[in-house]
Parts: sequence; structure tokens; C-alpha cells
Amino acid sequence: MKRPQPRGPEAGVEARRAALRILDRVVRSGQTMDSAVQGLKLEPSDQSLALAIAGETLRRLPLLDRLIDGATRQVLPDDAKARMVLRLALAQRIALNVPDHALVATALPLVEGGPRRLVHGVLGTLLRGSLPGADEGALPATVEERWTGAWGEEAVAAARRAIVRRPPLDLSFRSHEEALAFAAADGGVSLAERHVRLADARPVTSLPGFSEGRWWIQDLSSTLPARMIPADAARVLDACAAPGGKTLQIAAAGHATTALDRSESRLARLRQNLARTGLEAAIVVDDVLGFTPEEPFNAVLLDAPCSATGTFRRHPEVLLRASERIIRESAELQGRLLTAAAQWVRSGGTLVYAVCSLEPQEGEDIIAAFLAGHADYTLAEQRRVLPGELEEQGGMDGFFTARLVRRA
Ligand SMILES: C[S@@+](CC[C@H](N)C(=O)[O-])C[C@H]1O[C@@H](n2cnc3c(N)ncnc32)[C@H](O)[C@@H]1O
Repeated sequence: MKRPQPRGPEAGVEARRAALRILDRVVRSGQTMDSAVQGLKLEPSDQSLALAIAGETLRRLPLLDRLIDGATRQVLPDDAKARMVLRLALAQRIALNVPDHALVATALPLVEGGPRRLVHGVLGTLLRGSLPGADEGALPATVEERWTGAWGEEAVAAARRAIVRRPPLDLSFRSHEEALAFAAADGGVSLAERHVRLADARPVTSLPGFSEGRWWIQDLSSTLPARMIPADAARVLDACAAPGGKTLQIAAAGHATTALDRSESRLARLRQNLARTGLEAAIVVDDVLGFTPEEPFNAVLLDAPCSATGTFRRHPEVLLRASERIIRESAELQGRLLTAAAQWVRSGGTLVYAVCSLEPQEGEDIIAAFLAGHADYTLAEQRRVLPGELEEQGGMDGFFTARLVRRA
């Protein structure tokens, strides 16, 4: 049996160095955590520690910055290495219970040949003082302001609580019987048709039924749009379909399903998901803005690309990237995609629009503008999910979806 290798004085530094690279790529280059970790060539244990440290840092960035700024008179720019290293060290102490000596020993090598004394001094001051608890979250100031204006104080307070809580794992099943059987045998609670929620996120492949394709992972919010498709729709187009959570739902409900997306690589994941679950859908690689179907569909679902700010619990970095400009550009594209998709709905048919965004410009405003320019459509229902919904049971991602009907 291979014995564990003794770890030298560099133990733990590699993971922190990687966390620094990830944080730097996210903060400075606007990358996602998933893309920022690419190419770092890490041992699996170092990779998970690096991602945990960077993630916990991003969940409380404004809070960490307030602490740092209160402990030094020196002005540290947002992207200064000293600030980045201090943020990482504080997050480890607050959220990961790393002891002070280990924090200092793994932080200082990251600023070797640089502002070592400054980092040592500020860290020492902060560690001697009182630090916030692990359950104290913070949102970037621009997000606080935007969401307070749009949704009010209560939703913002709920978002601050949610960003530092580990979200539950939501599973979608091919049938409700399978969902109930899973909950009875393996735990979890069903909060909707074909749904089971597990309180603790376990390694997915170790859960019963994974290889048989009995379920797939899908936040409860994301299941709402496909639930709006009429049971008798029969012929349904899922536009912007990949990687396919909603396609699987539509196919499982028994509709003849066409899944369209312009991304080959994301469609490859959709194909894997179909193969694993044994569900069927016709796949079309095309651009929504150029696609022309042979005949109209009874229902079309448009799950449009968006700022994804509703997914901040799992991807806290989305809040740093979603600038006013990105939201405006996203909204402009969403309006065009919705107008294109609306042409493929037969008279009397259904058009469902969805975004995992907490920005009204990408949700309510898109529908209002669309209706103003399309007298042949009426709004049948609209659903906004805000932070705080189902909080006691683990919460939901922020989301918006609307069902429109084309006049017969
Ligand atoms: C929000 S994701 C879709 C998630 C998917 N519906 C699901 O449930 O798994 C948006 C998708 O839109 C696709 N997309 C973006 N612009 C597109 C366009 N102009 N035409 C077709 N697909 C597009 C992206 O490739 C991406 O897969």
C-alpha cells in the first residue's frame, strides 16, 4: 500500500498559490471560477482546497475589504497582490477554520520579494481583533444598490444570508414515482412533481441511480419553465437547450422534443445526458437568430443566455461580472432571441421565456417590451423567484419565467 508522503515546509502553499491565481483571474480578467482553474495542473486535493478558498473569498469580498481597509492606512488597489493574499487568508480563518499559524505560514510565501512586512503586519492586527462569523455574507455595493432598488431590503438581506450558505442538491427525475421511491429509500424531500431535495451536497456519482440515469441535477427554480408547458403540447422546441436540464424534463413529460443550441461543445453534454437517462430528443445545431423550422411548434421554450446573477449561491463571481453594460447587452440580445423564437409558435400555441437572472431588465422588462410589439401574444403567467423563497428548506436560485400564448 502506498504510504502518504510526508509534506515539507511548502505543505499547503501550492493550494494557496493556486487560489491566488484563481482569485486574480476572476477579479482582474472577469473569468468564471470554472475557467480560472483550467490549466493550473494541480493535485486533486490541492484543486479542491484552492477552489474552496477562492470561493469562500468571493462570497464575502466586500466584507474582507472593509476589514483590510480598517487595519491599514496604506491604500491597497483592488487588484494589488497584498490585498488578494490578505483576502484569501481572512476567508480561510472566517469560513474554513484554518488556524492562525497555518494562515500566516501559507500566506507569506505568496508575497515573497514583495510587500511581505505589510501583509504580515495587517494580518497580525486582524487576527488579534474580532472577526465576523462564517454566516455573515456581503454583496458588492453595486449589486446591493441595484437589488435594493428593484426588490427591496428584505430580498437583499436574504441574498446576503444565502451567499454564505451551502445550497442543497436538487434532483429532477424521469417520473414522480421514481422521485418518491428515491426519497423513501435514500432520503431527501420532494418539493414538487419529479423533484427531490437533498440537504447535503454529496459526490453526485456516488448517489444511487446516477449510472442508471434515474435523475439529473437541476435547481428547483430551473424546473419552473418546463412545468409551464401544457401537458398536451406534444411537439416542443427547446431553444437554447444545452446542456439540457430542461430538454430532459420536456422529454420526460412525453413530448416529441427538439433541442436547439449553437454550441457544439455544450450540445455534447446534452447528448451525454440523453444517453445516460435514456430520454430522447432531436438535436439541432443552429443559431436561434438564423433558424427556420419546417413547421411551427405547439410550444417553444427560450431559456435565454443571461447575466446568471440568480446563480450567485453556487457561482458568487457572477456578481462581480454583471456590470450595467453586460446586463444591457444581454437584455438587447434576449429581446431579439424572443422575437425570433416567437415566430415558430403555431397560432394558439405557447411561448415560455426564462432567465436565471435577478435583473428586471432581463426578465419583466423583456416581456413588457415584447408584448408592446406583439399584439398576437398575451401573457398567461409570470413567475419571479427572489432570494428568501423557500429559505427554511434551503432556498432557490433567483429566476424569472413567463408563459405567453399566441392568439388563435
Ligand atoms: C442559459 S443556457 C441554457 C441552459 C439550458 N436550457 C439548460 O437547461 O440546461 C443558454 C444557452 O444558449 C445558447 N445560446 C446563446 N446564444 C444562442 C443563439 N444565438 N442561438 C442558439 N443558442 C444560443 C448557449 O450556447 C447556451 O447553451
